[in-house]
Parts: sequence; structure tokens; C-alpha cells
Amino acid sequence: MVKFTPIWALGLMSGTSLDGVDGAMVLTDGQQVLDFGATFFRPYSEHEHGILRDALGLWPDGDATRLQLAKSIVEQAHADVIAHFPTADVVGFHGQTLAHDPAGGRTFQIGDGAALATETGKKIVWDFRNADMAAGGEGAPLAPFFHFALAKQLGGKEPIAFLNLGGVGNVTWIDPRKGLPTEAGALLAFDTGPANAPINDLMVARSNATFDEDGAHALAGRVDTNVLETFFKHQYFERTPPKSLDRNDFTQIENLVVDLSLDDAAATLTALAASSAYAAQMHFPDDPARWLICGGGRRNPALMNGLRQRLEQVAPCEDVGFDGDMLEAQAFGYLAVRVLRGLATSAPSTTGCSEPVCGGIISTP
Ligand SMILES: Nc1ncnc2c1ncn2[C@@H]1O[C@H](COP(=O)(O)OP(=O)(O)OP(=O)(O)O)[C@@H](O)[C@H]1O
Ligand SMILES: CC(=O)N[C@H]1[C@@H]2OC[C@@H](O2)[C@@H](O)[C@@H]1O[C@H](C)C(=O)O
Repeated sequence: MVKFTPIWALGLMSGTSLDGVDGAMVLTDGQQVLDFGATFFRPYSEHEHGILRDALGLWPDGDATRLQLAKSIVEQAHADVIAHFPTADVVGFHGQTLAHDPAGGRTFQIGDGAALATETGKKIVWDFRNADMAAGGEGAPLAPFFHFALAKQLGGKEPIAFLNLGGVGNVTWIDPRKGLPTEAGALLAFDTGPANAPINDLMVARSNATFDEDGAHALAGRVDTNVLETFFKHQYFERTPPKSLDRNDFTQIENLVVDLSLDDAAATLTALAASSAYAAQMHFPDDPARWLICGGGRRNPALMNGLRQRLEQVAPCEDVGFDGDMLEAQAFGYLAVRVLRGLATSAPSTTGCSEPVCGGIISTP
């Protein structure tokens, strides 16, 4: 392995739930993760959230006014976060995904990294997904190489899985006995299905809340097993990975629960999210010895109960010392350093690209 000097990278992530921008520092040489640093969360105001929500689904040739509004909110919010980290050597800027269509070979993250470099005076690595798509990949998920580094750090000898429960769920299966993430059999990664997005959409449509806090509604409701059965007829679950989703790929689920009470609908959508993770397992080479859960869904006891009923050895990633709110942001800091060093950020087993890809644009101030 070539030796690189470790640097502090700031990773920035604005996820599909549109709640705000996560920023997290990670010390890395692009291979090992040597330390974690400070973190910061900059929420979107209700007004900003509304504008971003309104822009979801737009492509670059969409309504220019809505796009411009969303773009300036995303860039300003990220500049605010960068200002909290004057010591960052480089910034990994994911941007905000507005639309993702892997079958059509296109993905769209809003936010101009070159403009951000000029504004903040920092070296910015951005546009992580397009090179992977150009090489025939899904463009997502991209956190798996970071998950691999974390699994190596844990030092276990058995396969483990990281499950991220954001708006959409994504999983990385890892064999930590392999030396490199690009090695055959080291990784398998893909989006599992809907996670929090349908639950949030239900709450927005039927209550004054934006999410089912602590799974209160789901815990009070009953799961409709007929809906579960209908849902799992969707061809996505059978499809061989790698595969990825757009946040809005499963919006028709709302129709499946329209006749249920709010509590029963929440219970059913929460069970769908848990069952999607279970369905993922059939694609793994081996059952993992442990499932480490990250993302906001790990705070939902109904969802965690659902996972524990279906899977062995489920634990929030805090149990092994990781920060489940910041893992995705840290991942993009880590990937930024890999891009600086010319190392791969995705592989055939993580996105379906034809060969390992080093994806990302480097913009200097
Ligand atoms: N206490 C809680 N109870 C229930 N659900 C919660 C709780 N805290 C967070 N969540 C859920 O987690 C979501 C946020 O998760 P997260 O921040 O991981 O999403 P994201 O990073 O935007 O999404 P993605 O990973 O898909 O890009 C919230 O919208 C909510 O649905
Ligand atoms: C296109 C896009 O932005 N996808 C996100 C989204 O949010 C979760 C899931 O869908 C995952 O595929 C990805 O994010 C994570 C950070 C990833 O690329 O690993």
C-alpha cells in the first residue's frame, strides 16, 4: 500500500430528508480512518425546507427559478458549515440530490463546488456521482468504501453490515478479511428500499408533524400484513444488486395505506422499512455476524424493534463508537481525500460500474 500523509477532511452531507447539512471532520490518508473530529449540524429553516422540497425531482433543465432558489439555499447553508471548520485541509461536498435515475444514467446534485471554493477559500471535492455513472454504475451508494475502512478499524474477522436508515435505506455488506475495498468479495452494497421517507410523507400529509417522533404512532398501531405482501411484490427487491433508488421511487406506497388509521399506516410503513432490510439479506454472500445501524431511523424504536424481530445482532453504530448521525458526512470527507490521492471511490460490487472509479471534481479557491 502506498503511504500518504493523513489530513483533516471536512465531509458535508445534505440528505434526502432535507433536514439540514451535516458537517464532520475526519483524519485520514484516504485509506485508514485515523481519527474523528468536530461535527456541526446546520438545520434548514422551515422556509428553506419548503423550497428544497418543492425542487425535488427537478433536473438541470427544469424550472430555472425554483432551481436557482434551491441552489442558493444549498450553497449558503454549506458555506455556513464550512465557516465552522477553519482548519479543514479539504472539503468533501456532496450537495443535495434533487433527482436520481440510474436506469437513465443520470443523477443530479445541486450546489456548485467551484463557487463554494471561491467563496470559502477551501479546496473542495464535489460531483462524486457522475463519473461512476459514466462508467456504467448506479452513482450510489458511495459510503461503502468508508464503511470498509471502518470495518477494518474494528478489526473483526466475520462479515458485518452497515445499514443506513435515512429517507432511503442503504446497506453495505463487508468482508473485513479482505485487504482492499476493490478486492473481489470485499463488499456488496445497494439501496435496500424506502426507509424514513414514506413515514415522513405520511406524517406531513396527515398530521402537523414532519416525522413519527420516537415511533410513537407506529408503536400504537397494527401492521397490515396484506399491505406488506403487496408491497414486496415490487420487482426492486428481487433485483440482483448493485442497485439504487430515487427518494420518490416508492411514493405509490402512500396509496397502499390510505385506508388505514394514522397509527396503523405508520406501523405498516415502519414494518416495510424493516422488512426491506431483511429482504436485502437474501442477496448477501453470507449472513453478517452483526448489523450496525446508522442514520436517523436508528432513533425510531418501532423501526429498531422491527429490525431486531427480523435480523440477528442489530445495534446502533454507537455501540462500537461511531456517530450514527455523522457517518455519511464523514464518508464524503474520506472520499474527498481518496479523490485527492487518485484512489477509487466505487467498484463493480458497490455501484455496478464496469471497473473501479475515482469519482469527483477538485476545485481550488
Ligand atoms: N427520534 C426519532 N424518531 C423517529 N424518527 C426519527 C427520529 N430522529 C430521526 N428520525 C428519522 O430520521 C430522519 C433523518 O434521517 P437522516 O438524517 O439519516 O436522513 P438523511 O441523511 O437526510 O437521508 P439519506 O441518508 O436518505 O440521504 C428523519 O426525517 C426522521 O424520519
Ligand atoms: C442519489 C443519492 O443521493 N442517493 C443517496 C440516498 O440516500 C441514501 C441512499 O439514497 C444512498 O444511495 C445515497 O446516499 C448515501 C450517502 C451514499 O451514497 O452512500
